[in-house]
Amino acid sequence: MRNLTLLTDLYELTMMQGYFKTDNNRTVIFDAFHRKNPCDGAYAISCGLEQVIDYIKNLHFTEDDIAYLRSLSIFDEDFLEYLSNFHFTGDIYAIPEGTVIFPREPIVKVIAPIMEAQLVETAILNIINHQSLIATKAARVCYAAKGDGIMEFGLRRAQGPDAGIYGARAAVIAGCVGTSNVLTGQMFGVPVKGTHAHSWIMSFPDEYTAFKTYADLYPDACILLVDTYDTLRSGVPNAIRVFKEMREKGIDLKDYGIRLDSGDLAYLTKKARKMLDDAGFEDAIISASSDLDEYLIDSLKTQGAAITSWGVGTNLITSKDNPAFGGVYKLAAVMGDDGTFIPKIKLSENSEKITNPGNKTVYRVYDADGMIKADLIALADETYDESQPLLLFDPVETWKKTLMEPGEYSMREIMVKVFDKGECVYDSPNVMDIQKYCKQEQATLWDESKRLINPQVVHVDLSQKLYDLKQELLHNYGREKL
Ligand SMILES: Nc1ncnc2c1ncn2[C@@H]1O[C@H](COP(=O)(O)OP(=O)(O)OP(=O)(O)O)[C@@H](O)[C@H]1O
Ligand SMILES: O=P(O)(O)OC[C@H]1O[C@H](OP(=O)(O)OP(=O)(O)O)[C@H](O)[C@@H]1O
Ligand SMILES: O=C(O)c1cccnc1
Repeated sequence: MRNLTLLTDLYELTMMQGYFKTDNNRTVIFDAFHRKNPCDGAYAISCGLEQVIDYIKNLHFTEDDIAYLRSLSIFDEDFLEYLSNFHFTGDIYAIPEGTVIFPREPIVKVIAPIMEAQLVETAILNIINHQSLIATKAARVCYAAKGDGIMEFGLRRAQGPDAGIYGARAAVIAGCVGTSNVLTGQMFGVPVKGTHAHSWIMSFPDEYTAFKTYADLYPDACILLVDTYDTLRSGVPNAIRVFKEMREKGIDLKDYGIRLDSGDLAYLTKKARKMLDDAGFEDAIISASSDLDEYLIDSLKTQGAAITSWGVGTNLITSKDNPAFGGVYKLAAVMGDDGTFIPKIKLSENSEKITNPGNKTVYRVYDADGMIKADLIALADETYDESQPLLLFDPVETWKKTLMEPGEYSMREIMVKVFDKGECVYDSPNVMDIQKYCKQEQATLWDESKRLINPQVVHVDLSQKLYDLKQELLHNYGREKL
């Protein structure tokens, strides 16, 4: 396990020293949440919790870390001494990986002495922001492919090794059938898949010999790249010749077909499909790659492209059109002298940016068909009884109300406890199990909320108690010290 303890912004450490020097190590609550879904979508996919857990478990300052901090001439010896014995002692709650999430709901909630809670801000955001971004992008790409397999091919264009490794993990969680990234395969037990490059074809004297040699070596996974010279006049005919020879040799062709990586993918794949079908290879896979994203896949589907498998690299692994998730980490409460939490609020000219105060949790509200109706951010000590009516109201346009009668709805608290007094109390599922869960999660979203452009927003409401608390703090602002 890597030691990422110094993976923090300097200001976390200078604030930490400030809390230490002023003897102010009160227990606080911080929420990590996002304000806007990537790509103007109506949802996001939470991802990265396993890496947050590993980070917290392994949080300690080594002698080298202390020596480096000493060399900065910012930190006093008494504080460095404290750091050398540091470990995390707090509680953490989180929304499990693969869950559909919406803006403003806490994805991770840290309850800890402020020196600890402040230190972990940067790494938690770094991990959750990256993986949730790529998982959300991958969910959109998979949605556009309408059940066809998406292979994640982005490692070579990811922003460095970590983005490649954990981006591929997130992509598989959100629905990709596999990745070309072998290290991700080894680390997380996810399927690794691939075809071959143009260099393979170009290294042989002719295309046919290249295909035949590949087919002899890999008869059970034989996808031939047909666009190196002339897709319809040489690539596809040569591939058909090789498939015929394989069949004549008695090879049972299963995972076989062609890949196109350039040209008009709709036109060429339709032509190639006809050529393959006419030659008796109706089950041959037609795979396509070439700067694809969810919008191009959607367009190619509309054009009737005969593509059954998609390789998606750059635009997915970098989330190129929306390169940041924008998750933030905000203080929600500070423990008072009497041992109870004092809710805190961050004001803003922009009402969207006013934070939700207090110790909170998140409930998902489903309709009678098990589809998501809305989410409800509530105070952590609130309880709900499904045998009672449930009144949901918009926290801004409060006159917009929905009363749900018993039987018309069900509820599920989506935050779980991950650390209890510094001890991890949560077992991260393996990635393929998270993928299954994520698929079920996406199935609870209406198509109207999954569509790529102008999707229907899913409401995130506040409980009456949380709404009242927020109003009280807002009204007190200016009248007394908050
Ligand atoms: N039918 C289509 N409709 C919309 N976009 C398409 C269609 N066919 C291909 N594209 C996309 O158009 C872009 C074409 O890229 P580009 O201009 O680089 O050419 P190319 O065909 O990939 O050629 P080369 O790799 O030889 O440079 C790619 O993003 C590809 O996915
Ligand atoms: O287009 P992307 O979505 O990023 O998908 C990955 C791309 O990477 C490869 O091309 P590259 O030119 O790197 O290698 P090649 O010579 O094997 O085609 C592959 O052929 C895809 O085009
Ligand atoms: O296996 C492939 O076809 C592949 C792998 C990485 C990038 N592009 C394609």
